[in-house]
Amino acid sequence: MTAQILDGKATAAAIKSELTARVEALKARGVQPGLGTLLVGDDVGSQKYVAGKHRDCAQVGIASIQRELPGTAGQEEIEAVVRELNEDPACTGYIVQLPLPRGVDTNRVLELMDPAKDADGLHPTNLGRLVLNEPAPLPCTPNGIIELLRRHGVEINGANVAVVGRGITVGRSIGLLFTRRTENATVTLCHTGTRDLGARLREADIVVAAAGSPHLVLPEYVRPGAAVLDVGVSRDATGKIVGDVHPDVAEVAGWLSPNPGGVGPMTRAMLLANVVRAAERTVEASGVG
Ligand SMILES: Nc1nc2c(c(=O)[nH]1)N[C@@H](CN(C=O)c1ccc(C(=O)N[C@@H](CCC(=O)O)C(=O)O)cc1)CN2
Repeated sequence: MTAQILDGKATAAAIKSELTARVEALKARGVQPGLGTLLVGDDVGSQKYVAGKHRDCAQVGIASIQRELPGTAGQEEIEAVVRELNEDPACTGYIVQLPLPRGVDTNRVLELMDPAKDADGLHPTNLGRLVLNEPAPLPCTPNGIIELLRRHGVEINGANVAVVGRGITVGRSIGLLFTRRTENATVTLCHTGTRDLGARLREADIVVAAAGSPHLVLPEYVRPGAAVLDVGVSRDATGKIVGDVHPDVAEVAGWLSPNPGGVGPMTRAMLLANVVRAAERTVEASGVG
């Protein structure tokens, strides 16, 4: 068997063209969505991701607000920029690029954000709303994964999902999305403390590998026909991306997201979707136009 490709690049392009139309409609009602980013330090990967987010904004008509601080910036300096973005009316939503430098209290920074401007869906209030099944911006990578599966016709209803990794941006929240009544899946969250990872993964119809551990998911861990999403990003000595999924998994899986070209572009598309949705909510709440 050779897996069918879960093409994140093409799917994100389709979503971006849908969003372009929604941004046009907002502009016609006098509302200009604007995405802010705060990047701290000079990590090349983070710089690349933030640049990509602003390129996407230009494509769909969202305004860009870019803030950068050196890696030596302390908690106070970072929090001052967060307060500034909270107050800036041109910035309708924003993100703080993660990870923040060592020594910075990330949770304190995230908690200081205005939840109404949280474009990443990572503010505790918004994660709480997700738990309570209330409307909230959804975490971008988890939402992108579900959208990618949905748009490729992969059955989620009733599926056994195994997630590997318990990080802030994916593993911690993805189970909340997969277990909503609309998705109706059963989720096992695996991590470095999981005994016999292979046994857990072999039970899964859908595997989400987000551990950041190169080629952790081996072909013998995958049930034939399963959908496998490769989220982890490590780099080899030449700087090339190495995912969490061993290349031979393509011979066993029914569906496979490439890395690059899979979940990454979907993460960016879902960020834009959160910004557009937040602006639409403002219009609906105020009855503008
Ligand atoms: N505040 C946040 N920080 C981080 C998040 C996040 O969702 N919010 N996720 C990751 C990084 N990330 C988004 O910020 C991200 C990662 C990868 C991509 C992407 O499009 N990757 C390309 C490959 C790019 C390359 O060649 O390096 C792909 O997969 O095709 C976009 C966004 C951690 N931080």
